[in-house]
Amino acid sequence: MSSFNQLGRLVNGLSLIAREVAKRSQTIEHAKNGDLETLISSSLKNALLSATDLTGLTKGKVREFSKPRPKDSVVYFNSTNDGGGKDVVNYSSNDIARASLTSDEKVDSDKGVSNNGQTIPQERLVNDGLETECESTSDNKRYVDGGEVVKTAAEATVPVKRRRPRERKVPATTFSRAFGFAALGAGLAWGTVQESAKRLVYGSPISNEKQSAVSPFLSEKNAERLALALCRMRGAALKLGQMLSIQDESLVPAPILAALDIVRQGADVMPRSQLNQVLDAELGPGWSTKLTSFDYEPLAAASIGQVHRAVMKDGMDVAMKIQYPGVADSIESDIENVKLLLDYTNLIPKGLYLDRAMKVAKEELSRECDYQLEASNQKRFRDMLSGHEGFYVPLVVDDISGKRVLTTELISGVPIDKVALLDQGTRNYVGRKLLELTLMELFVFRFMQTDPNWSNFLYDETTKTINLIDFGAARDYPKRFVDDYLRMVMACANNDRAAVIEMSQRLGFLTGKESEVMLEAHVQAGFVVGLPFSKSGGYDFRSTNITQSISNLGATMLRHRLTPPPDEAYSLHRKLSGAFLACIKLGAVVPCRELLLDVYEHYHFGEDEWSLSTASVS
Ligand SMILES: Nc1ncnc2c1ncn2[C@@H]1O[C@H](COP(=O)(O)OP(=O)(O)OP(=O)(O)O)[C@@H](O)[C@H]1O
Repeated sequence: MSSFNQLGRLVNGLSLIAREVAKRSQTIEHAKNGDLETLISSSLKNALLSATDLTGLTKGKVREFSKPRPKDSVVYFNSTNDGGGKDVVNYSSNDIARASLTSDEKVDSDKGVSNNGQTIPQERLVNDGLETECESTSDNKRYVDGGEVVKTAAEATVPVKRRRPRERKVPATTFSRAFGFAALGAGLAWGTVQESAKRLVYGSPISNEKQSAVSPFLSEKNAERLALALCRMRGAALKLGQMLSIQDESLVPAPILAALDIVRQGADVMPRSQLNQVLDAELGPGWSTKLTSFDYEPLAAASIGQVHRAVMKDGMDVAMKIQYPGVADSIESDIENVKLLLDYTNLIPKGLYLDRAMKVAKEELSRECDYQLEASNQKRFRDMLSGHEGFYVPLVVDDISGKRVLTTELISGVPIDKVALLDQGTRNYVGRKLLELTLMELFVFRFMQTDPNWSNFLYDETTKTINLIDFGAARDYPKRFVDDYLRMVMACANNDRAAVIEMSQRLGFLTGKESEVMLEAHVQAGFVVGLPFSKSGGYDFRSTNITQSISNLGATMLRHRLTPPPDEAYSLHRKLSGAFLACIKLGAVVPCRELLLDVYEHYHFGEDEWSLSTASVS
């Protein structure tokens, strides 16, 4: 790619900033009735803050920022205080002990398991930026607690880039968010120019046909810039990043995947003042009267909200998910800004029908920001799975929940990627359960949790149960769609070309006017996905190359596709590929065909929309 092109990109990136500044000027013009002075000063302040933040941030460097861990992370509420009680603070002996440690000791002492076995990534708040660590066996043992640890030598010494999240305010206005994206765009453009210059002097890296080696945009530094900016911005963009992060290297370039893995580990953390504002606004200033204690140090900082541990008056341990301010109102503009960034990178092939995908993503994200909807989805799942051994859905605490705060029973367990360190029998069991659940959600409940993030499945070794969380992205599928989809899956499993084509047309994947090249690629992709279901006796996900084959066929399909996939397919295929990737990650051997046949034999085709199939998955 010529230097002129790179320069063009830099100009484009800078023009993103200019566009936002221009947009803001119009807003100022229109703010005739408002307090103009405040608007201007706060906008300037925001712009200045964003600019300074993002200048450091888009450099992607590890900064020596040291913030002592707050001594009063757990706040205890006095039971006699009914008027809010947030001022009544006690410290536990544990806090006092931790407060006397040095900052480094705190990091080590915090790596561990909470009372109920939940891993608490409490190394946050101590340092900023990225650092490379080697995962040691002893470190991983904390995840397995009683289970057999099985690791290859390579796994034991793989250097893992970890990020220590910072406490940083979420950019909550549309402008500050748009400015953040614009600055990121400029940072990426600058990174691309630097990489191009480096390649001119030192030559390009060995290609191996990898996109990362071909495009100077996909440099490691740029990927890191992207990850750090996403962690700072949070919200819709981070969610999109997390969705991509569970993809396979053959689908997403390696440096981007590595950066997104950093994103998957968690976002920055809201400062206490911002957190209290959300809690007061959502639950009323007396929210603390329902609790015995609240831990201000989050269990997790996710894309849309952060999760805190609290104890209720009746003694129940709960997880309170508290939404970042502004993210719900910024979905539309966040997605538009991501699209602008993607457009200017020219990395997205035409056949991806980006506009359609973005439209679906906007709808999904708006649903995910509605915690009342998530609460009702969670209760539905709890009911549906109550008789099914091996799964548990935590209780929803309505009393301390609202549109932007969701309180649920605290559960324990280790995420799927950590289960991959356990013995083969456990991995097979968890892989089987995950696939069983996926088939049951689609073909029995016709109601599916479509976010296959590995941390949404927490395996509890002591009870052999998969604890399920995060039901924001759950959706119903129409009976007619599910009928035809099951026929298509069977056709794929049975290598039935004609039926694959017929069902694909009925479902809207094909128009009927496709070229032979496209038809062949489509059918072959179907057969690849159907492979685990094609033979009885257990499919070994350790030796599969499903993702590589799909990736090769996908390139052809993107070139020759005549129609975008039906709306249902986006979330469904994300979930299905998530289930496969989880089995691959686990290296599980799963009797996929038997599980599918069991569903198929119990399935009732052509029933009315609302009646649930009586199929049972054993
Ligand atoms: N009930 C719970 N018990 C224990 N931990 C929980 C619970 N709910 C959430 N968590 C922790 O908080 C993290 C984020 O929660 P959740 O996935 O519900 O949030 P989210 O905003 O939807 O996140 P994501 O961006 O991953 O989709 C989980 O991965 C888990 O570590």
